[in-house]
Amino acid sequence: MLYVVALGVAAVLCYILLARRNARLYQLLSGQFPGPRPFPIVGNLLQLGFTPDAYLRTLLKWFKQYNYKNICLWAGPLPYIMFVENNYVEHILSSTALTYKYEPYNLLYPWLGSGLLTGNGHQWAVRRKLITPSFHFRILRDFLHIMNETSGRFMKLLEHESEAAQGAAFDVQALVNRNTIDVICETAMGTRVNSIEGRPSPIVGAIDSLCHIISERVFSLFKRSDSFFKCTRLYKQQQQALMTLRTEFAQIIEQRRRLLQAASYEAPQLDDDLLDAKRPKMAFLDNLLTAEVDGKPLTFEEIFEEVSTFMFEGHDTTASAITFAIWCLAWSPDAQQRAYEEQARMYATADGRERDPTHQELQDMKYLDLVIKETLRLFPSVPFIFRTMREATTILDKHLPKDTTIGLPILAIGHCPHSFEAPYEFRPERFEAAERTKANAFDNVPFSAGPRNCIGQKFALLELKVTLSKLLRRFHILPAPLAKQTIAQVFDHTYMPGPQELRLHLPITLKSLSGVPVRLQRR
Ligand code: HEM
Repeated sequence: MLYVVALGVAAVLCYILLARRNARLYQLLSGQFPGPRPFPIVGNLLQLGFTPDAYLRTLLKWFKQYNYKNICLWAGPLPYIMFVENNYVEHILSSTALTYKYEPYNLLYPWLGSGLLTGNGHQWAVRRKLITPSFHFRILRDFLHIMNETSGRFMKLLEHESEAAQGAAFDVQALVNRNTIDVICETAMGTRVNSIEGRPSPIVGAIDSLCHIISERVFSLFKRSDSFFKCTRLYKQQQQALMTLRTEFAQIIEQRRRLLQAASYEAPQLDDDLLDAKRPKMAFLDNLLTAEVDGKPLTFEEIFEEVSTFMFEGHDTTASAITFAIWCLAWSPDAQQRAYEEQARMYATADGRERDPTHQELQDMKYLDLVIKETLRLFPSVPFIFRTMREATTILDKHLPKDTTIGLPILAIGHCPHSFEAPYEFRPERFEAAERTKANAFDNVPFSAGPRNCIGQKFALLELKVTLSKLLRRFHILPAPLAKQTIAQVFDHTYMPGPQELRLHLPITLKSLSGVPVRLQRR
């Protein structure tokens, strides 16, 4: 009995302390940042809605309602300051001091540990230096081989699906994911999983499961807490998925280590001719296996974290970008025609439609570049990023207490009507050089910028261009017949999507809950 009373008193005391702390914090922040009024304990979580697509729509409503000014939102007792205004975005992303990540990346720790995406401090800087050579131009050329081969298989899959659909619309989102999974498994680990051919892979299943679990936790007041989460069935699923990945990766790492040690195989040097057909293709894993930090090789744990980071960050993001580019092209026939004409000019010979693009040709696809930029402005694969202030910090004229989490809503930044005229029109031409000189470099940051920018940007752009180039040459991309939704309606919180229309949500990266249906017609 005494025990219960003591527990009750402790709970009341904790509540009073938390409420007082929050009242002080609220006073300090609400004076500087507008935003929807939070409720005690739950903050703004209940106002966000109760379905994954409602969360995103409500967030977008708030950015519009506050005229794309910086705002403060409360995830339970935690304030999130969302910086949308250009000069603040520039200040934060350019800073070498504001690079620390904690909330909500901590949800990824059990999986990605201190890998490059989630790591911090000295360890992050050492790893970034170590991994940067993996994206050297010559290695990307080697990866281009893999991307070309994979996209060829992907085109066959699309042909098969469009024939099976007999002119009706079908969902490309899940299919594109199979393409990018195959690319990342082979480039990151040197392993073919043949997901395009529909072969079930334990690795793919485990990654899917982990992405799903993390997205369930992000907006849940209770599941975010580790103690509560550990009592749920999701935790068991997470442990199982992690165990699968560890077992599978351990085998792959061992095989690769043996291959590297074999007399016939020399560890890849950047000066080698990497296109030598006899040599096994360079994988990102090879760099990790041959690397040393302070004279010691990386441990299994360190290699596991980095390979996991690349497997996750390197396929989900590109899948989202390719999928939404296909959707945008379907709904923008003029842009599609210009993009096709560029391809037709470059591949005018008889074998042109099927031929693999070379690295130089990909660099020359200037209009396709604009299409990709415009797609990522409207549908950034990573719609929100965050930083945590390790000490009281002043950002231009804003004063933030220690431990504040700040968010950069890449999605809202790219939709801002103060930066982009008619932001909900798909106009690749707006990124042509002459137009851009007027605009600020930080008004569209799909790959982030500054010291913690996306290390895989060039890799991603190669993959996007290879896939879209082949797709444009082979197919007319047409919208789903029942869909009537405009881009503005995709992002409008009052619009209820109908059949074959997009219902965006945020399972970490941007996706559509209802799939992304389009029609493909052979050219
Ligand atoms: C269209 C595709 C992609 C987009 C839009 C994208 C976007 C981003 C963004 C916005 C960040 C910053 C994240 C943050 O600050 O929390 C980031 C970081 C990162 N990206 Fe990408 N990414 C893409 C593709 C890739 C690919 C293909 C890879 C690897 C093969 C990759 C690996 C990484 C890594 C490791 C980081 C962390 C870098 C660091 O903090 O040092 N990304 N990416």
